[in-house]
Amino acid sequence: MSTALSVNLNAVAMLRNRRDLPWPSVVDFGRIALRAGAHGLTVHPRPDQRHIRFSDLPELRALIDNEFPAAEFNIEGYPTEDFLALVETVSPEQVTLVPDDPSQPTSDHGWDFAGEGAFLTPIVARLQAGGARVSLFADADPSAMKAAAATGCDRIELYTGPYGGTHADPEAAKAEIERLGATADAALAAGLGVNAGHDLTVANLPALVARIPELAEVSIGHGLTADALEYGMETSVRRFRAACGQG
Ligand SMILES: CC(=O)[C@@H](O)[C@H](O)COP(=O)(O)O
Ligand SMILES: NCC(=O)COP(=O)(O)O
Repeated sequence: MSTALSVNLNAVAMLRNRRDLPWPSVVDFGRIALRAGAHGLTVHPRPDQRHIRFSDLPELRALIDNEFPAAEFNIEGYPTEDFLALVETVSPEQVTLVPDDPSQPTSDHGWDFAGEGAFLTPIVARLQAGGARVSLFADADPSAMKAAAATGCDRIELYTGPYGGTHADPEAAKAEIERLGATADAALAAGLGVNAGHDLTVANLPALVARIPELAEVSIGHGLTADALEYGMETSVRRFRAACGQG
């Protein structure tokens, strides 16, 4: 089984929002990602719309429906009533629920399944009744996976931020991989599928996928967008030099 890649467009949207201009366009970058073979697109709209705007969602839905009908739309966020209503207007194939406070700069922890299971269970059922697969953001903690499964969710998404943070420390990276791997083992044993995301890169993905061969999907935004800038910069400088009239 190979791991599907869902490209998170939050970083593209954040760049767009620096100006009152329509570029870079999240729809155009979504199209490039899907044309290049990405399995799906991920967005994580936050209440302040600092990157993905609510108006982006129907446009991305239309992109998938009209041009890439086999692709999946994954919407992530904290399940307020506003978020759930927004999600229900665009019928994503997957919803990933994340326990984010609106003031958080980015996601930095998973659900407390023992404490918040009763809150999550009816929300999971409501989203599934609408046709979505539901994934819950989870810390690396094998002992929490039975409680995660008790919510009725389909998958967990392993929070890989602490693993991403070990990029300069191979021993710490090994320890994080083992914690993530043990959590994936427990999730699979509890009947759940396993996704992963946060601070994944070309450099740190291979070891994760090797430890968790059943990993169904990774969603990647920040590292992939940084990579795209690095590997696209040379071509862009040449294009702009040509526009300046240089030979
Ligand atoms: C749940 C998760 O790890 C990602 O959705 C991440 O939170 C992206 O959000 P930002 O782009 O706002 O950092
Ligand atoms: N679910 C994680 C995600 O969508 C992207 O996280 P990141 O690659 O931007 O850190």
